[in-house]
Amino acid sequence: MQNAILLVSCPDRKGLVKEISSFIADNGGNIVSFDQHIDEQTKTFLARVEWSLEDFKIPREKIENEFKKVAQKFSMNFQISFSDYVKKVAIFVSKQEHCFYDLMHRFYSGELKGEVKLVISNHEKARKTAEFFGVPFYHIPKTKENKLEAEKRELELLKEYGVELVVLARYMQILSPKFVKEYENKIINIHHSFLPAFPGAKPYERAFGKGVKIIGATAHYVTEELDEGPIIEQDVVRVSHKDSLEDFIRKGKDIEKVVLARAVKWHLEDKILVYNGKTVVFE
Ligand SMILES: Nc1nc2c(c(=O)[nH]1)N[C@@H](CN(C=O)c1ccc(C(=O)N[C@@H](CCC(=O)O)C(=O)O)cc1)CN2
Repeated sequence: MQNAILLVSCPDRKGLVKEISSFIADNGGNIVSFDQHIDEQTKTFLARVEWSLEDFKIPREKIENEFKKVAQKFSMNFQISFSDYVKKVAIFVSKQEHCFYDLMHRFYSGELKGEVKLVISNHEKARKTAEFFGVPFYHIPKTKENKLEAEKRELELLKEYGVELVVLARYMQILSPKFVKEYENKIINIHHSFLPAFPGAKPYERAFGKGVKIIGATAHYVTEELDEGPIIEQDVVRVSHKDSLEDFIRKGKDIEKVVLARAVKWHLEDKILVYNGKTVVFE
């Protein structure tokens, strides 16, 4: 299947669907899906449109420039991508391997349509798992003193491998503003709480201390502000006085894995639109 995918946001007005549909139909494309949403608060039009490239008259490499003529008329922000393109992915992990291992299996089984080009960790622990799946592993230790130097090496590797998506699978190091800027809305983190509750370190311990009745996990794009980035996916599980802290962590890990996998899948399939610090997921 060779489809083109358009993600678009702009000030809402009449006729936008017609303009987008006409651009596709007038050039011989057949629309296979057209999902839209209007944010009434900000009067923003948001859409994801997918169409078949069979019989489409405009060559792939010229579609973006051709659509610019429509976009400029309506102040559209847009992205064009292709359903048969396999994005290159890097996974960062620290000591907790459950999300990392789960993701590697989902990529290996073909459930996630991406290619894991490398694994980076500030600990050696995940090396065996990376090598089991035949993926290059780079141990880049981090301390307060060497953080910038270590990130320089990380960024070199990401460029060398042509990485387009970075997944922080319980990676416990805060990324610098420089790093985040280079991969804006292309770094997904799994935070082990139902944000905005319990941002930062040790959320399970803090939730346990508060006697909460639900715990959760949040997958979000990474921004400079810790755990404040646009939320992509969340889920929760009930807990009670009968649960120990170890039960919280055990139950939480299952939620983390599923939430992160959903977010990575939707990103790889170009189903996430970011605007005003939020997301719309055209699932
Ligand atoms: N710029 C950002 N970097 C990271 C984010 C983010 O949202 N913006 N999310 C974190 C993940 N995280 C919670 O999910 C988290 C990771 C690390 C820390 C932290 O305090 N780290 C210390 C070092 C801790 C250690 O050495 O064990 C630090 O980096 O100084 C808090 C929350 C990933 N990065």
